Order: sequence, then structure tokens, then C-alpha cells
Amino acid sequence: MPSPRILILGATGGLGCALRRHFAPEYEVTSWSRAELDFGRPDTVAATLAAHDFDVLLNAAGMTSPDACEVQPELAFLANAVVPQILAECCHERGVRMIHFSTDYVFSGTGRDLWFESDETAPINVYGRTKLAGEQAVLRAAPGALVARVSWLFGPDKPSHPDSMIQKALQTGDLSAVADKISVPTSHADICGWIEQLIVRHPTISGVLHLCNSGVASWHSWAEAALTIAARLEVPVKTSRVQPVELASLTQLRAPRPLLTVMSNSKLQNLLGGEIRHWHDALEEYLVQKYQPQ
Ligand SMILES: NC(=O)C1=CN([C@@H]2O[C@H](COP(=O)(O)OP(=O)(O)OC[C@H]3O[C@@H](n4cnc5c(N)ncnc54)[C@H](OP(=O)(O)O)[C@@H]3O)[C@@H](O)[C@H]2O)C=CC1
Ligand SMILES: Cc1cn([C@H]2C[C@H](O)[C@@H](COP(=O)(O)OP(=O)(O)O[C@H]3O[C@@H](C)C(=O)[C@@H](O)[C@H]3O)O2)c(=O)[nH]c1=O
Repeated sequence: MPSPRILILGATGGLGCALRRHFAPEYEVTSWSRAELDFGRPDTVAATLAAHDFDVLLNAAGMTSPDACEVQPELAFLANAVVPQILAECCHERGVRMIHFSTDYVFSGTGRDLWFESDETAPINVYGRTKLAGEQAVLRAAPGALVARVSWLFGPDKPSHPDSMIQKALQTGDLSAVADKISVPTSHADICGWIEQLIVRHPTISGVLHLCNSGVASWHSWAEAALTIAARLEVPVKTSRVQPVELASLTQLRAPRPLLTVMSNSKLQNLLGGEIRHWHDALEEYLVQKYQPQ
């Protein structure tokens, strides 16, 4: 059985880069950025896709800044819902698989400590609403597609919260981070491994699936964990203590953000068999590779 030919969208994004790096050595991989396929030009999507042979489409592209989405809702809807629907229609027509990435921000962030795939969604910002619309449009157009919800990504291909906190701590010992917003930091590398298993071992799994590490964190505890590991790796951070603040104090944010969006990964764990590691272990592995490469 030949290896599936993989088409990745979102080549310049954090997760898109990680997926390309993960699959390129063993698979025939094509990776498109905005230059090859512009989600701002929905009229070009079907023809562009038709001209390329592939067996699995991984859509890691989208308008991912909640604040940018809040002030440009039409663009957000185009990138996060309209184009994903067209992609799904094309994949369904060709009988090829689509894996579409979505977010924990489809949940309201109130009323539950843990969210399951079957739980009611109620996004509270434009980003979450357009991502949910994309999930529903993809599964309507391609019932065999897989929607992979992820949260709080980190990895070597694009700086995220732990990286920015370490960079700040190199300059100052006066740091703060939000302590009342809780979700699950998740490693790009782990997502790539899970996606490979879902492609190779579970080629027919469809619907919504949560892909996140185990454990929970706030932006505050995630930051302190990153700084503590960095200090142990002799990165010259000025502190590993961070002042806790409330999300409501971030008055500069344009989009409301849900507070509690911890997703259960039990469905993924049962599917793949075996323990899904804690986010702290994944973070430690990432920072060791970054600051103490072998
Ligand atoms: N980062 C996170 O913490 C989380 C991410 N997710 C989801 O995971 C997926 C990947 O996220 P992440 O890698 O962080 O995202 P990034 O913002 O790092 O990358 C997004 C990608 O989409 C591309 N893109 C944006 N607009 C367009 C457009 N109009 N046409 C074509 N391409 C476009 C970007 O291209 P360009 O570089 O040119 O802008 C970039 O390659 C997304 O679906 C996101 O919603 C979910 C939860 C958390
Ligand atoms: C983490 C953090 C962020 N910020 C600021 C930085 C930035 O301007 C703003 C938002 O930060 P972030 O981008 O990390 O948070 P946010 O934009 O909410 O990140 C989201 O990304 C999208 C793709 C998702 O799908 C969500 O799961 C979530 O990860 O809040 C703080 O001031 N303190 C903090 O502790």
C-alpha cells in the first residue's frame, strides 16, 4: 500500500510548518502557503485543488488572531468557514480525506471544567464563531472528514506564549500573566504524531476529535513552568516568578476570550491506546531541544 500523498495548507503557520517537517521525510508532501492558495480568493480554490493530486488534505490555514477576527469578521468568515467548506466539497467529490483543524474557542468557557466532543458549543467571539461555522460546513460537505480541535499550541516553528515569556524574562524580572484562563497547552510535535496515527491506522475516523495533551494550565502557570525549565537549562532568565493577573485586566484585547476551555482527550486516548502525555512533559522536551540541542 503506497504512502498517502499529503497536501498541507497553512505552510507558513506554526502547525503547518510542524506538519511539513514531520511528514516530509517519509511521505510525498506538498505544502501550500497563501501564495499558492489564497483563502481570500474563494473563486480560485476548487480549480487550484483540482490541478493537484493528493490523498489527504491537512488544513492548518486560517485567520487565527481572535482580535483580528473581531475587527474583520467578513475576512474571518471567508478564511475560517467559506473556504474550508469549498475544500471539503472538493475532497468529498474526489473521495479523498480532509483533516481540518479547529479550536477550543468554540466553547463558551463557562459552566464546565471539561469539554467533550459531544458538548454544546457556544463561541463568544468572532474567531470562535467562524471556526465553528467552518467545522459544521466541513462535516456537512464531507461527512467522512475529521475536525481536529486543538488548543494553546507551542513548538519550534513559531513563537508562542512560553517563548514570549522567556524572551521577556531575559530583559526583566517584572512579568505578569493571566491566571484565571484555563486550557491545555499542546505541543505541535505531539499533534503531528497523533495525526500520522489517525491517517495510517484510523483512515476512516470522522467527525470531531479533541487533540490535546493531558493536564491543565493557565497562561500564568504555563509561563511559570516555562521559566522554571528555562532557568534549570541555564537560560539567563531574571526570574521564574510571574505576577498573576485576571483576563479582565487585559483591556487592550479586542475579542472576548473564553475562560475555561479544557478539552477532554479521552476519545483520542481510547482511539490510539496508551497514555497521552502531560503538557509539562511536552514543554520540557521542547525547551530542552531548543536550549540544549544535542
Ligand atoms: N495557535 C494556537 O494556539 C491554536 C491554533 N488553533 C488552530 O490550529 C490551526 C493552526 O493554527 P496556527 O498554526 O497556530 O496558525 P498560524 O496563525 O500560525 O498560521 C495560520 C496559517 O494560515 C495562513 N493563512 C491565514 N490567512 C490566509 C489566507 N487568507 N489565505 C491562505 N492562508 C492564510 C497563514 O498564512 P500567512 O503566514 O501568510 O498569514 C498561516 O500559514 C488553525 O486552524 C487554528 O485555528 C486552534 C487552537 C489554538
Ligand atoms: C497568554 C497571554 C497573552 N496575553 C496577551 C498577548 C496577546 O496580545 C493576547 C492574546 O494572546 P494569545 O494569542 O496567546 O492568546 P489567544 O489569542 O487567546 O490565543 C488563541 O489562539 C487561537 C488561535 C486559538 O485557537 C486559541 O486556542 C488561543 O490559543 O493576550 C497577555 O497579555 N498575557 C498572557 O498571559
